[in-house]
Amino acid sequence: MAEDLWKKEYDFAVAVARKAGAVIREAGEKEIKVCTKSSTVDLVTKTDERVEKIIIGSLKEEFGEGTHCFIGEESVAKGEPCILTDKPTWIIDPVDGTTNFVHGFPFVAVSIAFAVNKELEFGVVYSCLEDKMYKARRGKGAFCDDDRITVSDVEEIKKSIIISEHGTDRSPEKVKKIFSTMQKILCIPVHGLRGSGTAATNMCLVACGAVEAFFEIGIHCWDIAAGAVIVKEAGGILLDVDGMSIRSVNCVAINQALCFGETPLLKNRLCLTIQGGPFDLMSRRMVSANNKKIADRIIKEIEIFPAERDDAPIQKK
Ligand SMILES: O=P(O)(O)O[C@@H]1[C@H](O)[C@@H](O)[C@H](O)[C@@H](O)[C@@H]1O
Ligand SMILES: [Mg+2]
Repeated sequence: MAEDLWKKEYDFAVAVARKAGAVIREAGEKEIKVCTKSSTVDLVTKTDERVEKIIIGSLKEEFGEGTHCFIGEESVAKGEPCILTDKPTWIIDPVDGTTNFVHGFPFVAVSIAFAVNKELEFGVVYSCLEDKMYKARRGKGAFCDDDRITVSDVEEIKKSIIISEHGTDRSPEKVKKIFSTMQKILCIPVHGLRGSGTAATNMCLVACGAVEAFFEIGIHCWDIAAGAVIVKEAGGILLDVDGMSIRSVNCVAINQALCFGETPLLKNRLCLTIQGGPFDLMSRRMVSANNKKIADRIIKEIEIFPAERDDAPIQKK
């Protein structure tokens, strides 16, 4: 019988995600709920680091030191490289929705993905305060616990709920673009805009059909790697918001744009439209949706701002 490749790693990832979720819940009970919120911010960093150490330690113990590579949010924050090679690689966000965790806002996820030859083989997202285990293996469907999940069949944008996040950056120029995008999408109009506070959970909500699309600029590979497999295996689509295509060329407008920079008037005359490109795990931009029609419609409204790629060379300080 053909070997069920990576089944052992997948099953172990589900078990480790559940173990990590229990540690997060316990930290919430013992360290956060008993304190005033203002005194718990530092604890969060310790919890994130502690949970990532438990996950990576368990994986190394089970599969051996040096067998696999690791990209973990906390490890990268400490200077570990964030480069996806052909080697079997775990991509881990130990506590997605860290800010939620501090505030006791009930969406906190453990996100564990596994890639080989730069292809995502499986993803596990454990929403640990809801006790919901979302999981998917490449080519084998997506599940929430033992139930098969599929994306919504809604095609009309006006019947859609779109989910997104404003991230942690509060620089005025980024906040302006983020909220201008959200305003344009809301006023298409759509049925509603939501945000759970964790990208991994948002993508699982796309996968189970609760919302039609999730997008975010500035997101990291560890936030979305597992959710990407789950959305795709639930029948959804993943795109990068990769830039402009000029629908019709207006030479005068191009010259003016080159001289004066792009203005709203010029943008219309230049008929610039943003197109979706192939999903790029490291690009810091992503749209996940139930179908291309919905994805393309919201991509048109997204105002991109620069975000350094996750796999950009580490600048020597
Ligand atoms: O709250 P944290 O975890 O620090 O950051 C959040 C999540 O990591 C991410 O998934 C979400 O999409 C992002 O906007 C938010 O900052
Ligand atoms: Mg995260």
